[in-house]
Amino acid sequence: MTATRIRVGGDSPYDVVIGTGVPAELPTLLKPGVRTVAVIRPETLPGLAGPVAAALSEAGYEVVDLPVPDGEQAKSVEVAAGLWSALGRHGVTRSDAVVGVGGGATTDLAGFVAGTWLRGVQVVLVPTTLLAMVDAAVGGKNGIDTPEGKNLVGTFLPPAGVLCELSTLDTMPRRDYVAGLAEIIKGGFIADPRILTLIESDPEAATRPSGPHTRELIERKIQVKADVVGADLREAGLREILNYGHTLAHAIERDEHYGIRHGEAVAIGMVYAAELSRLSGRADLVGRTRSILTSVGLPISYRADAWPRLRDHMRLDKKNRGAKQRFVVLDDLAKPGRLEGPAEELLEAAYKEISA
Ligand SMILES: NC(=O)c1ccc[n+]([C@@H]2O[C@H](COP(=O)([O-])OP(=O)(O)OC[C@H]3O[C@@H](n4cnc5c(N)ncnc54)[C@H](O)[C@@H]3O)[C@@H](O)[C@H]2O)c1
Ligand SMILES: O=C(O)C(=O)C[C@@H](O)[C@H](O)[C@H](O)COP(=O)(O)O
Ligand SMILES: [Zn+2]
Repeated sequence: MTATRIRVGGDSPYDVVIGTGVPAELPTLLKPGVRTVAVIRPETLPGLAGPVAAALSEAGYEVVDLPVPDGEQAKSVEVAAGLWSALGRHGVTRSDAVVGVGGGATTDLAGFVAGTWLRGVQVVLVPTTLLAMVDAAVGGKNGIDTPEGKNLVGTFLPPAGVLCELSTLDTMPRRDYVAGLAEIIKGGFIADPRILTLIESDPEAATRPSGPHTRELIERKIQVKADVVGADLREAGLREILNYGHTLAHAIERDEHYGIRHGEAVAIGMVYAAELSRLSGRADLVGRTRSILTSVGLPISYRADAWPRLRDHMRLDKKNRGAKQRFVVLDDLAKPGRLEGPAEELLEAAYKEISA
């Protein structure tokens, strides 16, 4: 099947290439003058890192292999500092490149290290999970976690390109694949309701990489993200809509010490955001939200006793301005709005609706 290219606009436009056999295109994405390419990939992940390194070596680049811990534990200042040292030891200069191969945690880390090394070197991302293809690797937002919370340190660095090798999805554990569906469903609620109807038509098929609508779902969600970040890379306003469900989600991830999948936390966070929308007199999409998430096996509730801690964690959300807590809500389907400075009673009432 031929590759699809989705253009992400803005000051530094780039392509997201979706298909099979796409790692071969990697050398064509690098700007002229590159000598060394540092490949950051999870140490435990077999698969794509090999073909990526091979494609680079065959094209004549010096490849530096930089394995990192798997998953969210890699998004730490200690791991980033280890990578900065390695880039220094290998003499990676401003005309060289970083390539990140892996799930969203790895692409976030690779983007952050590329964005901070020498104040920014080019990065190409090769996402290997559904979530990273449809969300994390696209859009130039990267980051690491600190003890105070999720993604609190990071940069905006548009990649030079993103390569989505669809065959790599076949090896994904089901739980991680389904977690990626949460971000696709988010895209349906904030911008593209056709995503919702495709999933609702056959939820079981949506949980399989071989499902009849998989490619359309992936391309539609990437298009949603491309449209938004192409217009507002640095989250001056519009880009906040991509954070739908994330205010509570990030608090839950921290509460779970990152033992819950990001997509699972986003699923619960979307039910909370839907409740906030309903209880503040906006759209009532609670039933549809619960139903579509449940149909693919995503969680929709969280522990009642966690509220005081979650409330506290949400105070460090990046959308807040001073003491004013801000949420993305839905004025209507595909019409996101903002809830600014909500009463504490409203926040707690919405949580009561989703707690178990
Ligand atoms: N920067 C952004 O815009 C953005 C957007 C969404 C999410 N994120 C971040 O992305 C991260 C979540 O990403 P994720 O869900 O990909 O998690 P992840 O990176 O932790 O990967 C999940 C698991 O899947 C494994 N894996 C990866 N590819 C595989 C494959 N092809 N086959 C088998 N196993 C594979 C990984 O090794 C890992 O154990 C979070 O840190 C989240 O904050 C960032
Ligand atoms: O790209 C964005 O912007 C998003 O908000 C997408 C989210 O899915 C993603 O999880 C992002 O990393 C959250 O960003 P943050 O600024 O809230 O840390
Ligand atoms: Zn997310």
